[in-house]
Parts: sequence; C-alpha cells; structure tokens
Amino acid sequence: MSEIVEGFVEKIVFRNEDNGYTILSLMYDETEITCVGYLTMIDEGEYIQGSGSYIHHPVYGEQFLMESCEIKEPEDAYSMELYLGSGAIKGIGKTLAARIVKKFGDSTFRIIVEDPERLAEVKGISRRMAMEIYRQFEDKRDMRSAMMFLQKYNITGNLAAKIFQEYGQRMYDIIRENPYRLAEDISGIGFKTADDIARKVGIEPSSDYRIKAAILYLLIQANGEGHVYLPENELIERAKNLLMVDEEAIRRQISALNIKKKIVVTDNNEESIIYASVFYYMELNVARMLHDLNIKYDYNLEILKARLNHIENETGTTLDEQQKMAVKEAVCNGLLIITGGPGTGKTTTINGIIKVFEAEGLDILLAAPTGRAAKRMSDTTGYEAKTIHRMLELSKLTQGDQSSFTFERNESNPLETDVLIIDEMSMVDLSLMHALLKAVSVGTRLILVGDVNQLPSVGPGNVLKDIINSHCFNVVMLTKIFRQAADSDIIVNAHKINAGEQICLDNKSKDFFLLKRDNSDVITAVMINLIKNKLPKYVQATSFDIQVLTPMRKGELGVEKLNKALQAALNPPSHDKKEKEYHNGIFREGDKVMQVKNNYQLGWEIKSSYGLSIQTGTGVFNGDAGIIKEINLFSEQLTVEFDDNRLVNYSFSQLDELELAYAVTIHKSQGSEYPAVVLPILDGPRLLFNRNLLYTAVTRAKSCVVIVGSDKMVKFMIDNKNEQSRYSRLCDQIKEILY
Ligand SMILES: Nc1ncnc2c1ncn2[C@@H]1O[C@H](COP(=O)(O)OP(=O)(O)OP(=O)(O)O)[C@@H](O)[C@H]1O
Repeated sequence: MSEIVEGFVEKIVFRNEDNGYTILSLMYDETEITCVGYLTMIDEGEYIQGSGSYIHHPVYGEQFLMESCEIKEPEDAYSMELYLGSGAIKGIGKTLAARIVKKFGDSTFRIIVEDPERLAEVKGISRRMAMEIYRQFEDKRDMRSAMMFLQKYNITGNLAAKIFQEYGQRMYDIIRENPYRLAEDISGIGFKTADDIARKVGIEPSSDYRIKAAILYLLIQANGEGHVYLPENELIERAKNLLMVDEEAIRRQISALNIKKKIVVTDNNEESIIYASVFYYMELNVARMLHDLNIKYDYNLEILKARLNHIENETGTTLDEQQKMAVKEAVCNGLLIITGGPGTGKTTTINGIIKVFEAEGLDILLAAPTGRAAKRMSDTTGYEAKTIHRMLELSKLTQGDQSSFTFERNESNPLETDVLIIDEMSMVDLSLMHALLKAVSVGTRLILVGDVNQLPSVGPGNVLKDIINSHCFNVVMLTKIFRQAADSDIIVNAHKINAGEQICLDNKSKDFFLLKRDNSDVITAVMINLIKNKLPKYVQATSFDIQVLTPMRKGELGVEKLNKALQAALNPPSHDKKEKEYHNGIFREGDKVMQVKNNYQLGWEIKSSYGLSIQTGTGVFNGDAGIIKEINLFSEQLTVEFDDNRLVNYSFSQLDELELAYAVTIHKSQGSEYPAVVLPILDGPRLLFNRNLLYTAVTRAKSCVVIVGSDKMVKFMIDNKNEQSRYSRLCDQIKEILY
C-alpha cells in the first residue's frame, strides 16, 4: 500500500544528473527520513509531498522509496526563506533571503511573481537584480512543472531537460497531441519511447501521427542496416509488424509523407521503393557531382612517358601496363577509380601518380576514412594523409544544449587542391561521400582507390561498388599479383577466396595455417598459446600486436567472451596494476583497448622523453587502438597511449567510448593491418559466415594468418557468396543522369 510523506528537503545527498536518481533527506514530523527515487528538479529547502513505500536497504537501513512527488508552494515565511536561501536562485544567499522574507513575510512569493520590482526595496537588490530574480523564479517554476509532467511518462534527467529546452511551454500540447514529434526533433528519443508516451497519453494505435512516425523510424532503422532505401512492400511489412495496423492505413500515411516531402517514393524499374528524403537527395547529388568532376584534361602523353621513365629510374620499380594506364588515366581525367585486391600494386601506383603530379608542381591531398587507414597511407606514401573528416574540417555546432557536427569544407569553401587521392574507398558510406564531393570543386582531380571486394562500409550504401558497376567512369582494375606478393600464401589465398576457389589448408605454408579444433574452450586455449608463446617469435612482433579477429560480438567465440579470456591470460591482475570496473568488465593498466566511436573533441598530447608536452591535438576515432598506461582512481581518469605515442585522458564517465581490443570484430578491423591475425572460426549464422567476411579478415594480416577451428566452416564460407544485400540505387542514378 502506498503511503504519503511530506516535509522540507533538508539536503540533496546524491543526484545522478543523467537519469535524475536522487537521494535526499527530508524533515518529516520533526524526524529526518531518507527518500530515494527519480526526483529531478527538487531543490533543497523545498516542501514536497510524495507517495511511495518504506523499503529496507541492506546497508543504509530504512528508506522511503518515493514513486511520485509534488512540490508544494511554501505558504509560510519560514519555508519561503528556506527555499530562497537554498541556492536555487542564483545571487540569493541565506542572508539576502532572510532580508527579503523579513520585508515581505508570507507575501514574499506573491510579490516575486506579481510585483517583482518591489524586491528592489530590499537593501542590496537593484531593479535589474529584482527582474533577474523574477525571471529565474518563473523559469524554475516552469521547468519544475515540466519535469514533474514528464516524470509521469518515465522521462527524467537530461532527456527531460532537453525536451523542455526544445519546446518550452509548447511541450504540453505536443506531448498530448503528437508525442511522435519528439522522435523527430530530439536526439535520444526514438519511436519506441515516443510510442510509449503516446500510449500513456491515450493516443489511438491507429493514429496518423503514430503510423507516420513509424514509417520514418523504419527508414532510419534500415539506414542503420546499411540500406539507402526500402522497397515499399518490405517497408509495409515491417510497419505492419511494428504497428499491428492494416495495410491501407499505412499506405495512406506513405502518401501523406510523400506529399509533405519527408519521404521520396520512386521505383527501381522493378518495384516501388521508398527513401527518407535526405538519402534520396544525397544519392542523387553524389551521382550528379561525380559526373560534374568527370572532365577530360589534355595532357601531352610524350611528356608523361618521359616523366614516368624518370620516376622508374629514380625508384627502381618499373610500373606494369595496368599501373601505367592508371597513371595516364589519372592525369587525363577529373575522376578515376583504381581498384584491386591485396598485393596488386595499388600503393605503388598511388606513389607513381603522386610523383607525376609533384613534378608538375600541383598540390596534392591524401585522405582515408579511418585514422589507421590514414596512418598507413602516410607510411606507404611518405606524405601526410588525413582522415576524410579531418580534411573536411569537421566542427561542432552548439545550439543551447544540443550539438551537431558540420564540415567547414563544403561547396562554398571547397578544398584548395589540384589532386585529391582517397584510399580505402570501400569503407566510405553514402553520407561521407556526399560530404566529400561537396567539398571538391570541378577542376580538382579526384582519385578513388580501394578494394571493391572488402566488406561494404558500416554506414549506408555500396558507394565504391556502385560507382564501378555503373561503367560510367574511368576504372582501372589492377589484377596482377606481383612477385613478392605472390610468394605470400596470405595474398594468394585471399585472391582464391575472393574468386570462390577453395584453398589448401595442409599447413605446409609459411604464413597461412589452420589448426583444426571443434570446441570453443579448446579454441580459446589454443589462441592464447599462439599469442603468448608461438606467434610473437614467428612474426617478430609483441603479443599485443597480434590480433584476434572474430565474426561476432556475442557467443562463446564472440568479442565479449574472448576479450575476457584474453585479458586474463595476457594481462592478468597484479598488485602493481590499477583497475577500474565498468559495465560488465574491468579495465586494467596494460590492457589493449579500442576507441569505439568518433570523438572529435577528445584531446591528445605527445610528450618528450622528459615528460614535456611537444604536440597536442584533438580527435580520437572509431577503431583507434591503444594501451592503458595509467588509471588514476583519485582524479578518476584513465590514460591511453595510441599510435604515435598520442596520450589521451578519459574521465571515468567517458569509459563507454572504450572497449577491450584483444579481440575485435572483422567488421571493425576494416582499414587496419596487423603482423599476424588469429581467426576463431567454428559456427555461426550462415548469412554472416560468407566469402566476403573471410576475405576481409585474411587481408588484414601482413605476415601470418592462423585459423583455429573448423576447416568445414572455412570451406563453407568460401562457397557462400551470399552477402547481406543492400538496397542502394547509386549505380542506376549515375547511369540515369546520362540519359
Ligand atoms: N610494377 C611493380 N614491379 C615490381 N614490384 C611491384 C610493382 N608494383 C608493386 N610491386 C610490389 O608488389 C607488392 C605489392 O604492392 P603494393 O603494396 O603497391 O600493393 P597494394 O595493392 O597496395 O597492396 P595492399 O592492398 O596489400 O597494401 C609490393 O611489394 C610492391 O613493391
């Protein structure tokens, strides 16, 4: 049975600002009781009435669990003084509060609201301050009632504050009439939360708003799966399952959204398809901008020949016909795509192209989609390569509490360069491609390099594949595997896997092995032995440089379980290593970790051997890997050393950006290379275990690949050509522009 308590809030003992969970002490009938609950916006000194029940906490004893709570406007002078002096109103301390209440007595609150100028009669309060007190008082009141209102719908803390900041007093109408707007306007609220609110407000399941919101939500969800659009029938099916309403109602709202231009309904020559508008225009613009860049340049081929001869003499490498063709196409065209598998000479060709343009005195920019890929490009070319985000000068826009990102380089402030070379193009998704092309003006030569057979980008689209398949632009396919590369079974096998040919797994190779095991515990133990004892000597690297790549996150051989096992074996607890618990695991000094989201604000620092700061910068990117150097339990910080000795401090509240990285998913490893790769392959979803995934994993290794598990599964993967197909129309959009 629910009980009621009421009294003054003596002290806020603890408050979690994210979710509003609060512990406070309340003076109730001259005794002090501890209340707990989601009591956002309740300040010290307030008089509250709450209902709930007494519970017994094993450590803190009896507490009142407050399920709902109401602020009572103080009615007597004493309570008003307590509230005003609590720090709730900036600029009023205890002394001033006492003076105000002495002057106005029980009418204090009425004066503040109805006649605030009179506050200036109190010594120490100017007219301006009087109005400021009034403003804060009203704001607090509005905000508090908003919080109370939202709490009914289980929205608390920062999210509630965000909603109030976005809508102000309109919030009440919006929530009562169309809470689905929240899903559109407020980051952090999705369809599910909005639908939950709608149900509580009593909105009908067949409401137009509900169906519209669900359609937009399903399209965003499809983008998250890598699709750019959904076929109309598939969208309707998904909507029917989500909403449990009839098809006619869904079709009506599709038309309504189409008229409002929130979605685009078109067809792909076979069936009707639906885009969220932004993705439709992105795809169309990417196609158009690619055509715009695709102009011809006159170039004296005799001069090119002479330049190439000179470069070949200088570097001692004679380019083969395909590579020479790539250099020629690069100088003669505004847009060129170079694609090829491992060891087919892409880097050598890029270097040739750079040298030719350099001899011309042209400006060249190099970039890649991830930090690691950019670093590799810098290492292999000898020129600075940036991430595409950094090159486009990503910057943060802050509006009130909301922040979004934008690129400083765009159509009105394009990149100032004659040549732009992008490596690892298979990882570029549609929105990044769109941002990139907007910043490239006609007259800049754009050269896109990548291996079209790698896994597609994490984000939506099949950009590189679609551009190549359109056959509208110059594409040079490098197919020859060079001699050094042909000595490597990693490269030979990668090409076989890609072609669907079975590979020889008799362990006679120098760099490609399969250790047959059929039990996940045994596989884990074998991998630990390899990483700890066998492989470091074999590939002349440290245990930490050897990477376990696995297809899945979950399961016995998924990232989560493997990381725990590998951590215990490679960096066990030790009295001289500090630890910090997080979610469901532990970070320990010496652990191998990975940043799991792009954080453009996070600062880094490089220190000299004397500990002096010699370089600073910002930005740590999804996929950057490093080692935990220090955990400071006192300042609640953890320091990670990334590539190039960049030191980054994480506050404990930022630890959700880090994960252990002894094992990572094959998807996450795209664009990275490791001296040796260990692949546990036993069993898993047939759709995921495909040729593409195995190819990507194998091509991450420089000196050695060891597969531990089932040879049958490896064979199955090579035979399994079924990629998870993506709905994308870039290829057709490119072609249609020509007609
Ligand atoms: N024309 C050439 N003559 C001789 N050797 C070459 C030639 N082109 C490339 N190579 C050699 O072949 C190997 C692979 O070349 P390169 O690194 O350029 O290929 P890649 O496609 O960039 O490979 P990956 O994708 O694996 O990095 C290198 O050892 C390189 O020196």
